[in-house]
Amino acid sequence: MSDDEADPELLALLRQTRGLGPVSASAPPNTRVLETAEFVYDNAIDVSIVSGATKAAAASIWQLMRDKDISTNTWSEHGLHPKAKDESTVNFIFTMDLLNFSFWSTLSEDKRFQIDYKGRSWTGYWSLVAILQRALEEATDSQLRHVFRSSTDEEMPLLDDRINLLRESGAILEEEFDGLPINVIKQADHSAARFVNLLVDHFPGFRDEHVFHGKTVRFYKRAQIMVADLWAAFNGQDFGSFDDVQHITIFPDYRIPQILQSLNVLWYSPRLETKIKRGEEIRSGENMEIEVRGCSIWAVELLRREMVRQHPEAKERFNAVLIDFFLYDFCKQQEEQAKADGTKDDILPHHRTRSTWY
Ligand SMILES: Nc1nc2c(c(CN[C@H]3C=C[C@H](O)[C@@H]3O)cn2[C@@H]2O[C@H](COP(=O)(O)O)[C@@H](O)[C@H]2O)c(=O)[nH]1
Repeated sequence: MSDDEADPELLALLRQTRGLGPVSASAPPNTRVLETAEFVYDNAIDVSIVSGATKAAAASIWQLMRDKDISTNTWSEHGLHPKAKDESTVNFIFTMDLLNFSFWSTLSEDKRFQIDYKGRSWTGYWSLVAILQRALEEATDSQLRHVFRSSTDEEMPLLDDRINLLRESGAILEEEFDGLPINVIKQADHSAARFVNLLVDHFPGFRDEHVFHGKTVRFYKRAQIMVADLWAAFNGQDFGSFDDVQHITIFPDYRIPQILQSLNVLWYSPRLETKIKRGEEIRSGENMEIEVRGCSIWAVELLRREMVRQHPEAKERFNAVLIDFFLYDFCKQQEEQAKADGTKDDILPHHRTRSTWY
């Protein structure tokens, strides 16, 4: 049967699943990240998911998240995150998630890139948040490198890429959205998936796509974390109001795989584990890296389904975004704890891929 004889709805669905052209109004927007994750998992050889540990993790994570009463409020409770429920926070989050990648360092704690702000030193993700808070105080462009300055000899990783991204994305924002991030939100019309697709379609800096076994795989980590940060910062209201936020997956970076592996939810092949243990870099886009990222997404989807099977109320209460936020913070606490009690060498470090994608 040729296309023009096919039922229009079926044709639209076929076009949508093939990621081609406009879809019919009835088909909900789709980022195709979750189908990517299952494909990567089905074709992975260096990473697999351990079902027993996943069931156990689902039970313990449910308990911990319920005891800590994890919710969207958690986001604003972090000292450095902006509190205002207005456009200034949208602009902050847009800029932050444009640059929210690759903070890891091979240097010791006292030598790694860090930011002095409000009387204390910030590293990793929080160094970026501190920089942006500081930038708002020291606004002029010419001080941009000065604002991003490190208090050690190591400058911020991929600093030139970050400044280029600011310039490139600022120009696109100007041309296509009147310079206002809230216009991207308005065009998304309360769909998280459409918001992600808008960012990916208009801003190359968010197009976190790769080729794996001849197929395009989509992770969209920073586009997804942006819609999640907006949703959490605004408690699902106003600029954070999205009807399909359950469509968003975890954000495959270098922290979620690390915590999933330490919970034995992810299994790494001996050759992959050895590479990570030795601190050898894994190139962005190579199979091992794609497998670590894709299997992390799929593992948390299976863990979330198991959590809901064990506790039906989890379906409404804890989506992949809140599980992700919890896992990230849990990973950081575990790392701080390990540093404090000298057991840092007992946990496998995160994998090292230098990339603007995460
Ligand atoms: N999957 C996931 N990745 C996250 C975050 C966050 C922070 N989100 C805050 C907002 C709400 C939560 O409660 C968090 O407190 C940063 N990252 C990523 O990790 C890396 C930085 O790591 P390190 O160098 O150790 O700081 C880097 O790729 C960064 O993009 C998250 O939540 N989920």
